[in-house]
Amino acid sequence: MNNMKVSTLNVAAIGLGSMGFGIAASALRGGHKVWGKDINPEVMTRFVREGGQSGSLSDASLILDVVIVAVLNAAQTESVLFGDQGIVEKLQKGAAVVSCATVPPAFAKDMAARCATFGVHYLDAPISGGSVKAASGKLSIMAAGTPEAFAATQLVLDDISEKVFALGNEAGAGSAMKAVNQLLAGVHIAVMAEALTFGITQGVTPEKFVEVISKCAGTSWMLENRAPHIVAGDYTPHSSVNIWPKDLGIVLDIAKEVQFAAPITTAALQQFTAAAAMGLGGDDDAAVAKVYAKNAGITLPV
Ligand SMILES: NC(=O)C1=CN([C@@H]2O[C@H](COP(=O)(O)OP(=O)(O)OC[C@H]3O[C@@H](n4cnc5c(N)ncnc54)[C@H](O)[C@@H]3O)[C@@H](O)[C@H]2O)C=CC1
Ligand SMILES: O=C(O)C(=O)[C@@H](O)CO
Repeated sequence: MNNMKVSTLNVAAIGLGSMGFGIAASALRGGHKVWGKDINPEVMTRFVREGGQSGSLSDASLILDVVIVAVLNAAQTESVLFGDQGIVEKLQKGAAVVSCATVPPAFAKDMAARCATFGVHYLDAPISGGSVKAASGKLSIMAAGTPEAFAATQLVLDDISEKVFALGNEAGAGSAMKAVNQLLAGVHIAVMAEALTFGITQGVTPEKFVEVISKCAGTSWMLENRAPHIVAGDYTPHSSVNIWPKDLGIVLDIAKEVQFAAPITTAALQQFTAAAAMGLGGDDDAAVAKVYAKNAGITLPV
């Protein structure tokens, strides 16, 4: 790290989607100089309007302290770290990667080991809280890595999160905890959609469902966060349907490795897979309700 003693750092944020944009904007508000990178030119324009930098991360004069990666999945993460234009080999020894995408624990371990060969710290740092908490710098982070990785990233973590759970010295432990969260989160979204559409068959409107159930024992964070999207008929993706075959796939893959049966997760995955097959993969994950609506012949708000 080039500036251990100063309170602002040179930060790169790669992947400026639903989560990465808010994370990068929160780091900017923390006073850091932040270079954004995304393959989507529209988000780059928006990021520069927020005060972010758009220059090349390959510029030899650019000395980055921290690189936050918030792309979609493991393949994209590996590509931005070690692909043709991979960032890791361009970093100075002591710089750190904060890896936020939801990935398998073994992948996180492997990335940490490969970063270490370049003298680069790797924080396994999957996130929770959705796009709203990303934008307000209030994420929960399930982090694991060496003490040096935590120390190198502390200032940035402070600006992007409400709570950092330090889950151990070895990368992979953060991603394992995130898989546990995703099991619940995916099941909760699917079961919210099941209950909301079941309600319609019983004369309970989606509006009344949200009003009443959000104050009763059947509620969940996901119900309160996603059911309003169905009421509004607004499927602008804050978290897309396509995230779930990935995340519940991770859960089921690692469960299989230890012969753990997860039948409720399997059922939820089927519903997200059906939603993707209906062409809804890019829509907000609340669109899983459309699978139930189609099967039951009921109409959702538009
Ligand atoms: N959306 C949500 O509510 C949450 C998402 N997550 C996880 O966070 C990660 C990011 O999710 P989202 O922001 O929703 O995804 P997203 O699809 O909205 O954003 C990913 C961004 O990465 C960019 N990208 C892809 N390849 C790239 C490359 N080679 N170089 C630069 N940019 C590249 C895409 O253009 C896109 O803007 C995922 O792993 C997701 O599972 C975790 C918690 C909540
Ligand atoms: O916030 C989380 O935790 C989530 O994983 C979701 O919002 C799903 O993308």
